[in-house]
Amino acid sequence: MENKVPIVPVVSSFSGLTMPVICMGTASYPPVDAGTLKSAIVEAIRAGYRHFDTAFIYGSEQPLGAAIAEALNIGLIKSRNELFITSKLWCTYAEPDLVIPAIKMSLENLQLEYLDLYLIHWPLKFSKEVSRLPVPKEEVSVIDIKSVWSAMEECQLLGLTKAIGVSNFSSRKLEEILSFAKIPPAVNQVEMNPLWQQKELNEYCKAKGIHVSAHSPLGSKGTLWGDNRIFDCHALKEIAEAKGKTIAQICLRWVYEQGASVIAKSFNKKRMEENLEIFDWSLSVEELEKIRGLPQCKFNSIGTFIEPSAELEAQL
Ligand SMILES: NC(=O)C1=CN([C@@H]2O[C@H](COP(=O)(O)OP(=O)(O)OC[C@H]3O[C@@H](n4cnc5c(N)ncnc54)[C@H](OP(=O)(O)O)[C@@H]3O)[C@@H](O)[C@H]2O)C=CC1
Ligand SMILES: O=C[C@H](O)[C@@H](O)[C@@H](O)[C@H](O)C(=O)O
Repeated sequence: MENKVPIVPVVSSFSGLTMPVICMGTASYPPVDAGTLKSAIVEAIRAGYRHFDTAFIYGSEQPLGAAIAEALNIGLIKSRNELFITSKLWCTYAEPDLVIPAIKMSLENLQLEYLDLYLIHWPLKFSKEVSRLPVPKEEVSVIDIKSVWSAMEECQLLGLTKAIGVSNFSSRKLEEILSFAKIPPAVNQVEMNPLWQQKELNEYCKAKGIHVSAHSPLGSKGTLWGDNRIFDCHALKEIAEAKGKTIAQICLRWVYEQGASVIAKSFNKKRMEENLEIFDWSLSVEELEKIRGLPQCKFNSIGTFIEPSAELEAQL
């Protein structure tokens, strides 16, 4: 099958790496069982997805690995190289000595030799195994970014991943990394959708050559922290109706037109296919203007999984 998803270059990888701009998310809240997850991923590969987003904390690395093995087995793909796999360093391992063991654990879960992209999941470090949610604030501190980034660089130099980046980082934290990085972050994966547009961060990243990947582009409907605000948004509904598209497609197209890539999660075959149909039409200037004026609200923040701490927030 011809793949119609555009690709973007991943700068700062050594190998002319490219990344498909639509990625299938694998986090689900509440979590689904491994068999369901594996089948959904095989279905997504069949539908044309070639980029998958996982993380140690999601528990989805093993089912993703099993799905890749099955896709190879049944001939949906000929080689693992046809896929782009992103995973993330969880906060419990955000210490220089733990980074390489952590990526090796992820690779073992995935049954892969290398990742395409490894991200620091949050600019946070947990002092011990997290025993409860929300994580007590005494167990959380801001990551020592210099030493952890150096270990991330080592992961790339060792060939454990083709590129490295971050997630949920502010421009302030990125500025810090750029001041000492030998390999600059290729990607910053952040929440981004028409109701949380990330205009300034996106402009900052563009200026620095850091690609933005948008997680929760549909407002994380169905998760602990997400809701239906996007699907209930009157202005988005009007644009969708006028264009004969769905609200989801309007959101995903909007993200794409901001120069970012899209990480949407759907385990439903019809919606997986729908979410790929965003490349043969565009939003008009008036529609973009209307979206620009939408009131903003953040869905996913550290407050959803750690105890509130103004002191910590002020350092991020
Ligand atoms: N780096 C980070 O900190 C974070 C990363 N992520 C990553 O991003 C991915 C996506 O973000 P997520 O928060 O899951 O939220 P999304 O914004 O992708 O929303 C997912 C929800 O939207 C539904 N949905 C998907 N497509 C459609 C459609 N066309 N029409 C209507 N409903 C639709 C899904 O249901 P259904 O499956 O039934 O279609 C699901 O309930 C995650 O899976 C994860 O990989 C997410 C949060 C934080
Ligand atoms: O336990 C912690 C939370 O689930 C946290 O992992 C999510 O908010 C998240 O960043 C994600 O990537 O989905």
